[in-house]
Parts: sequence; structure tokens; C-alpha cells
Amino acid sequence: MRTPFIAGNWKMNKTISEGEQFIDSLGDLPAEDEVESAICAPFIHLPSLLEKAQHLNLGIGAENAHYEDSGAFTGEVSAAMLGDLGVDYVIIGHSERREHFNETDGTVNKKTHAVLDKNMIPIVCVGESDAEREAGDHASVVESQIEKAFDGIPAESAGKVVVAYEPIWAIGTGKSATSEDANEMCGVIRKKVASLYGNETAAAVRIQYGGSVKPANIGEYMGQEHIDGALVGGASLEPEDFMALLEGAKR
Ligand SMILES: O=C[C@H](O)COP(=O)(O)O
Repeated sequence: MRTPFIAGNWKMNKTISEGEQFIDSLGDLPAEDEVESAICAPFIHLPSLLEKAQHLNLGIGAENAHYEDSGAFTGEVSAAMLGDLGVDYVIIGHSERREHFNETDGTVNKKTHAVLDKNMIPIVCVGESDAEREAGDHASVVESQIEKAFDGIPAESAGKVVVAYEPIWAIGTGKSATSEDANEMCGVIRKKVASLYGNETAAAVRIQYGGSVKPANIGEYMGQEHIDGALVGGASLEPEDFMALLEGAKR
């Protein structure tokens, strides 16, 4: 049985002290076997969040990583550095990075390899644009993103990858996908993983939905067969909302 997994993505929000206050304001987090939870934050937050979350059932993640261990890549932070710091998760290929920072399926693949190599869990984001959905291409777009992201990933690592299905038109817009539509696409992703690695790996891979998830709608998504959790932007910024999301994710 897959443990529900809620990950907050703070994006480019909060100062370090605001981040620390967030952790201090969390109540009792659900037990490890009930809900897995994580906060993914800008790089500068990671040391203090890791320290604050040391004794909590709360993983800490980065929002990006470079695939090379080191080198002349001004402004970048490598998966090797994050692994050394003790980071648990890394978001890869978020649509905002694909749109604004030239992230491609090729770099997503290299980053997925690098993050797994450093013993962290990649949260690989996929999802179609409004135009691609309108054209009826949503399933093929996402299947292709999955195939390229997993290229060369060995079977023994593939089951550790978390996939976040985030239709671009639903991110930060308040216009969430219906739980049925989101489930259908998460089912497409699971089937694609099964075609690459077999049913056992496909059953192990956790698939999150992301796009305007909030305490009021998390229950609907969690009631769906193929949705194992959520990657949450806006509603992960307030401790009360984050706690309510964790509560709503319990099965
Ligand atoms: O990574 C999170 C997603 O981009 C969703 O953001 P949102 O919950 O603010 O719509």
C-alpha cells in the first residue's frame, strides 16, 4: 500500500525567519505510516529547515538541482551538494522551471539520475498546457515526458521516484482539475511506468496531483485510485493550511 505523500512547494517565498516560524507553528504531524510530508523550499532555507525538522516527521526538499557534481555553473547548486547537506527530496522539472529557466525533458532526465545517485527522492513534475489539453494531446504529452524522465533509470531505482502530475493550466489559477480528470491522468502515468518497468514498479511509484490543491479539496483527490498525494504551492505557505492538508490526506 502506498503511503499518502503531501509535499509543499514554497516556490520563491518566505525569508529564513519566516520559514523557521512556519516549522515552529506546526502542530503534531501525522505518524510516518499515515502520511509522509515534506516542505520544498529555496536553497537558502535548507540548512535551517533541516535542523528544525530533525525530530519531526517532515522531510525537507529542494526545488531544483544541477546534475553535475561541481564545475563552472555560476548560480547553480548540485545534487551532490544537496545530498551532502542531508536533503531528502528534490523537485525536478516543475513547469515554472520548464517555462522560465529552459528546463527540458533532457535536463529533467539528467537531474533525476543525479538525485537518485545521491540517495535523495526526485519529485518529477509532468503536465500538459491548456492548448495541449484543448487539442486532446494531454495523455501523449505526459506519456512522452514520463518516458524521457525515466530514460536509463534502473528498475531498482524507478519505484523510488515520485511523479507529480501538474496540468499547467491548474497551477496557481484556482482552476483545479476535477478529481476524476486528475485520476485519469495519474492512471495514464501509472500505465506508462508499467509499460517501462512492469506492474510491481508501477504499483510502488507514488503519483501526486498538483494544481490549486487546498484543504477544501484534498479529500476528493485522495479518494481517487491513482492519486497518492499532492504537490501544493499556495496552500503550503500557512502552517494551518499545511496541517489541514496532511489531515485531509489520511486514508
Ligand atoms: O508545485 C506546486 C504547484 O505548482 C501547484 O501550485 P498551486 O498549489 O499554488 O496551484
